[in-house]
Amino acid sequence: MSSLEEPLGFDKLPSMSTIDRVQRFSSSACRSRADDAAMGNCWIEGRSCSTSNSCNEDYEEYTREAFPWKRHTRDISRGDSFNQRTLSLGRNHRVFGNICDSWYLSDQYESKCNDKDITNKLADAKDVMEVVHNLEGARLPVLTPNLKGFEAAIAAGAKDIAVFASASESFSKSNINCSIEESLVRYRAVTRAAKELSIPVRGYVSCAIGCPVEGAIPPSRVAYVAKELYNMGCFEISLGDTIGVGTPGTVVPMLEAVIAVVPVEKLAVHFHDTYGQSLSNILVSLQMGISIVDSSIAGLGGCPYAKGASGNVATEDVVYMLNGLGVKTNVDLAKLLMAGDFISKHLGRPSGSKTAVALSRVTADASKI
Ligand SMILES: CC(C)(COP(=O)([O-])OP(=O)([O-])OC[C@H]1O[C@@H](n2cnc3c(N)ncnc32)[C@H](O)[C@@H]1OP(=O)([O-])[O-])[C@@H](O)C(=O)NCCC(=O)NCCSC(=O)C[C@@](C)(O)CC(=O)[O-]
Repeated sequence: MSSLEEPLGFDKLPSMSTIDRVQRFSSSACRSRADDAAMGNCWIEGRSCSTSNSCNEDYEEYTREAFPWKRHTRDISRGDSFNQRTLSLGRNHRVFGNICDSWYLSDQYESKCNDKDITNKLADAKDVMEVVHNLEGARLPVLTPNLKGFEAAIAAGAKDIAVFASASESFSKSNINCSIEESLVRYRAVTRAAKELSIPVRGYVSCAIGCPVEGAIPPSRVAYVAKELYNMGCFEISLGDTIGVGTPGTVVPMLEAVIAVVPVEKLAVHFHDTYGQSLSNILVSLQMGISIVDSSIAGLGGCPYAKGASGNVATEDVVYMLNGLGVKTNVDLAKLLMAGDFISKHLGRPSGSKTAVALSRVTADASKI
């Protein structure tokens, strides 16, 4: 097995030398809800209300909306008292989170996939494009490693493209068989060609925290690659913790370095959940002003060149957390659960979403009442 295929050893995990930075950061980020209310500054779904009383009513109404299944479970995600420590996402934090699902399903698509053959046939990217390319309202960036892949994607009907460089030389070599610099040369050709066709290009930086071979990746290198992708014309840069080793202690310095060179509103975070750290990493990213989160339904995904790394953080878990924070996503969690259940059944594997597993139990228990 190549070293890229061995599960990560503890000796390779990125160091946690930034704990003080996180303490400084988080001390200003969390205020008790009482403080918030006292300051007449109570955020529920971006609405500020004048006094803690009206917040109470709003809060009750909000939780009924956001947690329809609440009647079966005591709401523990936000606590039911105002001295509950709340996370302040900052006064002007965009209370609208954008979710970029790395595995796309919707009810229209689901109806097409009821036919077993189509589901089985989704192995080839061209076939996937055939089924999904005209899904209304969906943006479906197609990963292309070079100009040849770009041309094939356009020929298959792609309207959004994604290029993926790495902050690790080793991963760049194993994943796209070239150095970081060579990949940037390739992607400048792709972004030029895309610009001529007015095709938007999303950029990914893989191994933004750690690499199976090189261990911790310097934030300055992540910032360099992100800046190069942004300067060549990528409309958004997704920072990928490809092997899922990141913690808030390593995510904060990486984001600080990247935000210094790329506008924060152009950045997305992309966490694989190998060590179960994704939601805390997303939380600290939100606090730093990030509002675009990559995830995948039922926690699907993973990268063939990062063996041992699990799929992305489950979309259902991200939406559940954002609902609990009062961050609007306009994602229908009930439909999301259906989509996750559908694809998990088709793939014959349990969902990687804790929210989906928990709610399926709650719903099952409720149906017995
Ligand atoms: C980039 C290559 C092709 C270089 O592979 P290579 O072997 O260096 O390519 P080559 O230029 O030497 O060509 C070899 C053959 O491949 C053909 N070829 C050349 N390019 C293409 C193409 N685009 N599509 C189809 N065929 C292609 C080319 O035409 C030639 O065919 P031949 O002449 O021998 O018949 C290969 O390394 C590759 O496909 N890499 C991509 C692997 C991959 O899909 N990785 C997972 C992506 S997801 C990810 O990276 C993580 C991310 C983005 O999700 C975020 C995160 O979590 O970090």
